[in-house]
Amino acid sequence: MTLSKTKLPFQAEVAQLLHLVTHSLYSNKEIFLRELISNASDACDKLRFEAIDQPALYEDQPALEVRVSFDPAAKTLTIADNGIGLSQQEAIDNLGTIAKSGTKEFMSRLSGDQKADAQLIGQFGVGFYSGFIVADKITVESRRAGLPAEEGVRWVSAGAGDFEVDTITRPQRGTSVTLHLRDDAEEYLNLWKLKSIISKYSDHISLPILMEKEEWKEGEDNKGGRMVKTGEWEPVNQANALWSRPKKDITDEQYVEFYKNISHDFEAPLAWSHNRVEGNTEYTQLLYIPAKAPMDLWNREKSAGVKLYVKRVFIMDDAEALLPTYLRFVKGVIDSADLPLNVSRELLQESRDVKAIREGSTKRVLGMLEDLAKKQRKTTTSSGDDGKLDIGSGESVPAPNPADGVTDVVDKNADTSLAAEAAAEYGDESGKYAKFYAEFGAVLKEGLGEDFANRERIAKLLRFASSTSDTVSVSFADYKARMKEGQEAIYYITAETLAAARNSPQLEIFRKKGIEVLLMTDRVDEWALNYLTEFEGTPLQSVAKGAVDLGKLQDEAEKKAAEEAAESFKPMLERLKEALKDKAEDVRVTTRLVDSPACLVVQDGGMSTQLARLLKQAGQPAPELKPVLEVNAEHPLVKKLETSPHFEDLANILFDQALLAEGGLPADPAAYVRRVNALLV
Ligand SMILES: Nc1ncnc2c1ncn2[C@@H]1O[C@H](COP(=O)(O)OP(=O)(O)OP(=O)(O)O)[C@@H](O)[C@H]1O
Repeated sequence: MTLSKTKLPFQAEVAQLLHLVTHSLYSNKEIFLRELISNASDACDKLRFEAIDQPALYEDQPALEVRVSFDPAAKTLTIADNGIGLSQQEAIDNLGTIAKSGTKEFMSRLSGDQKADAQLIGQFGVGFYSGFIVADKITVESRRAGLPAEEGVRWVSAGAGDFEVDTITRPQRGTSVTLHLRDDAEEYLNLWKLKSIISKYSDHISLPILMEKEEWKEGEDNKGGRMVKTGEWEPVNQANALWSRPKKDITDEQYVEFYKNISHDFEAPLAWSHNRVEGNTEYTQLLYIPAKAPMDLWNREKSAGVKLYVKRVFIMDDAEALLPTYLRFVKGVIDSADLPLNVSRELLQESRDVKAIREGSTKRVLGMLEDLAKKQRKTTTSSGDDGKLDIGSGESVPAPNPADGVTDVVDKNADTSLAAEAAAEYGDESGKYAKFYAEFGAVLKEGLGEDFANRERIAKLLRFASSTSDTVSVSFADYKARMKEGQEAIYYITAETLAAARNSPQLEIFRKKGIEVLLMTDRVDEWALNYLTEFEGTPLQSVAKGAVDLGKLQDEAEKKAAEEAAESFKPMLERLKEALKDKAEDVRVTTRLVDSPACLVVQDGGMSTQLARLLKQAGQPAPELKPVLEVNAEHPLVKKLETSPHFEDLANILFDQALLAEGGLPADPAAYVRRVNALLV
């Protein structure tokens, strides 16, 4: 295809983003170089991958590299690669639009506050467009590998509303991005400056980044000397994949930089773990726990954060088979020594090696979290924690039981199980684990339903608010340690908000008796807890399900009084059942209420009204549930029923109020209002 010079508009979001990039990222402008080198390196990775099946794509240049050069006279800086290149159509598509999921939401969250926006943009990743932080014009020239020289493309834009594309002849494969620097960005026309930025941000890039050597030339006739280019290119980065280097040779800064590079996050990660695993399945893993949740965390289809390499060759981004979905927040790299280079996504799903990697990596991540939870205590008393987990000093960790093909490095790790116990033992108010939990706790809970093998470990990592603790810091183990004598269950309630949970009528008897109840307000709680019926031998019991059974916590006198009340209330119950037969499955007398006249419960094992409501809101089929109405026979309003001439109205009000108290809405709100008003006048 040949294209005559054409002007095209940017997608609206790009134009908006560009405006922001130039205004908000100014204080951190040098990141443009990291982004452009990272794109160049990705392009080389892509070529290497496509060339596995089509070696001809290498043409006569099998050595992949990135060259950075500058021209002080023209005030330009050029980043050139001999990677996969762009076809004309690809240049139009990729450099004029943003194809990322979550773009709309991202745009809508921008506030106009530069600092906050810079943070958001950092998380979103501006990639190529970051060039406009320092350039008032960018020229991209490219030819895709495999296409003839005449099908090159030139893309030019001043970063305003549009860009121009044109056909060029370009013998060399790959892409060169030339930045026409703004006057205030001339500092980048300096070899030392560029070298220092490259070693800061891009040392770990696995291909050589070359710059032209300069040397000092004395001036003639006593005139001052100057640096001149020699025509010889030399690598300015270490050019070996960071994860393949020995741990002892990698500094924390390098780990953090690598994270920022692969995640496009501005913030340092909370923790990382770097290991080489040997045994039946050999691989290197470098996994990070971010400090901040991305915007699309809730999308379970969102791309995973782990890149797959095979023997240092990049294979794919977002390799979802490498970690379970509930760990989709983890970023990092897994480099397998066993998988074939031409492995496809489908093949990954079935591979035994991948299964072993997935199990090993899952355990490693859980181990990191356990360590964070354990360290939580320590870090509140000591300072200077740098986020790095001490993961043992050995270079490589042998698999404990290679015979079963599953390499379990985590259990080899000296203090992992200790960590788990300590994590369960200590509550945490602040610090890294609390930070992690606030961002990702709800996602972690999905693991209860998704990862049966690790359910116990996940359960130990969970934290909740409770009727006696405002912060989300109570673990099941904390709860158990505080259980009353004679208490046989871990009690919890699910509700839409903390306030609704805390004030729920179902809690009254527990409060009266001083029994702690866990308050669960994440949407996922109800679903996740279906998969956790007990914690270390103690059953979990929803206080809004089934008849209240306080077991040994209820004394004989109370039991007797309750039975008598139920007996004498029987005729009234019959009348209530009749009046509410369309709404309530049953009506019974309860001992769980102290101050409220009535509440709704569901049958044991049934879906809670809260979950049914959530499903309905989400447009999913939910069974038509009829809850059980439980009444407090001691309450004046209930006592009044007996003699009231408005029995029918009162009965309905009782039911609808119980529904309101738990965050629901009467089926016929107008009828409810009418009934209340009739009683008020
Ligand atoms: N040097 C290059 N060679 C080939 N294609 C490139 C190059 N630079 C950019 N591209 C193409 O342009 C697209 C957009 O680049 P951009 O940096 O904006 O986003 P990205 O790299 O996809 O995302 P992110 O930077 O957030 O990882 C890339 O996906 C790639 O297809």
